[in-house]
Amino acid sequence: MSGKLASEYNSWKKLQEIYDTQKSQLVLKDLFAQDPSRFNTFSKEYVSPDDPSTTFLLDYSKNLITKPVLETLLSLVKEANVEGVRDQMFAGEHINTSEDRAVLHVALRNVNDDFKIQEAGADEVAGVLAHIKEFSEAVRSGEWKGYTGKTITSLVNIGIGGSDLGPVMVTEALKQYSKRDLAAHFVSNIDGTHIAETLRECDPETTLFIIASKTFTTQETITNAESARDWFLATAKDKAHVAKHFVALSTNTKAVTEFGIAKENMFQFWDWVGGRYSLWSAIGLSIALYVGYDSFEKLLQGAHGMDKHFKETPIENNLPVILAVIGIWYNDFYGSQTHALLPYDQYLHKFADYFQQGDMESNGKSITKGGQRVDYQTGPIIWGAAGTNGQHSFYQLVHQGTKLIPADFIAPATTHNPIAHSKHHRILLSNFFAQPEALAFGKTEEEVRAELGKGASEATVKSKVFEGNRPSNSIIFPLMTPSTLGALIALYEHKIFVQGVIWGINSFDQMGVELGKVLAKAILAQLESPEDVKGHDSSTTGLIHYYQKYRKE
Ligand SMILES: O=P(O)(O)OC[C@H]1O[C@@H](O)[C@@H](O)[C@@H](O)[C@@H]1O
Repeated sequence: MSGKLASEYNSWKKLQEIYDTQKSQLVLKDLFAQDPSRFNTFSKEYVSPDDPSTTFLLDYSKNLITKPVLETLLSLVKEANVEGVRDQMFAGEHINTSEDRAVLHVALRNVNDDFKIQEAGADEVAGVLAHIKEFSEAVRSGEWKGYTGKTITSLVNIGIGGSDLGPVMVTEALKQYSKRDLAAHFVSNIDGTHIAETLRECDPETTLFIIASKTFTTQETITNAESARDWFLATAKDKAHVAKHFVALSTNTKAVTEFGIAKENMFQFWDWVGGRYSLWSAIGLSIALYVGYDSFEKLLQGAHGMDKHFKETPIENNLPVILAVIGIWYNDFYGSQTHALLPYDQYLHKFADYFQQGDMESNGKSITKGGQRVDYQTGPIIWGAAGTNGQHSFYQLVHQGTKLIPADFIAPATTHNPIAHSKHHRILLSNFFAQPEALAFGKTEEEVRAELGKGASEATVKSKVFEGNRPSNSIIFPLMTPSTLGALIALYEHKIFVQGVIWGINSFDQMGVELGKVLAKAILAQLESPEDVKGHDSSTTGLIHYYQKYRKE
């Protein structure tokens, strides 16, 4: 950390100057016309250093950049000492300064021991992985039995935030690798509807509950877990049976034991695993159970390859760095407020949801590590949807609205479901190729006029013009596999890291989630009767009073 605001860097000032003076020249149509090798210049193929079959192409040529712009963006990386902080992270230094913690999700997937990490607990990773392997294999093979001797057929992961979103996203993405005889359910919301509807699909004799909570104090998770235990015991009766149906993923041994889960059914992790970076840890147990340990291991290997790439590749060829600085260009100079993640892969339909937490909880900060208020924008709003669905809903705004929305298009070249001789997939991909092209190059007034002929009104002509010059990245990979998914997730994790370092913020705490929790606790104690409702503004008081008119119990 340099202790400076990003806006104080010389390269930041230079970028502002470039933006102010050259913005009108940064027109994709012209840039492509001027340079026939633009695609070669601004695209890179990633090949995992560990496994050549884990590969993808990143095309960033449809961005509003030139070589000098990119060079200046990269000099920002140097000035902010991103490489130094990166190396501190890999070495286990406590870069999460507000909580005085290391940030070591890379240690969870350090499969070949390539990184020498000293932090306490890093030497226990292999043991926990062995525990996950043993347990997941016992459940999947049917060796692990429920209290009446039946095989487990339903998993219910109870967790929220980082203890839910990663497993949800990955189990969806790798569905093709599941045995299909084990159903995976995820309960996160405190709304009783979530657990009630889930339990309707489960049988207490064949259900395994995975209570996933780093702290094991999260109100939603503990309340849901208690209700799940009540539901289970209503049939099983004997508390001794809990051991066959409840396991815990946590750093808090004491709270887990108090809940009644046996120590041998607890899968440990460590305070240096951030919730939103925890799918690689014991939090990934539901993934290993659902897709098998081998696939889980490949996911880790895929991420590890990207870790090595990030750690060892010079910044001009470093893919997370490139994505990060391009994002900063739009976020901080073009004034883009959002960034869309648009996977053309149904298996990735939770990808944007996952990185809403990954990115927004990491970089949604306005105070630097040194305690200063930033005078620039930090983390973007992340959103998106899978496949062509978005085209029939929000793409109108992306193409012709008043906002500049940088987007990442992500797609597999081949599909696990080549039905109708891959006809579906070809149509899907034709859209994946067409959308970035349409966004970048648009449609001119002349083209519209030629198309409509003389009789068309001016308003109709104008409404059919696509201004174009809307930027995007495209990522294409051979097939959605565990290792490719691992690499893609790690790519975005490190992108978020680089941006956080440049903005000077701590990407690894989440103070902003606390205030609402505290207020909710105070209000919970006041819900009984109108006389109890004290200390609020008139709006909050009015809302609670309205609720009290209808509350039943
Ligand atoms: O895993 P636990 O401790 O239940 O936390 C679950 C989630 O809680 C939220 O408040 C956030 O802090 C998230 O980062 C975290 O993933």
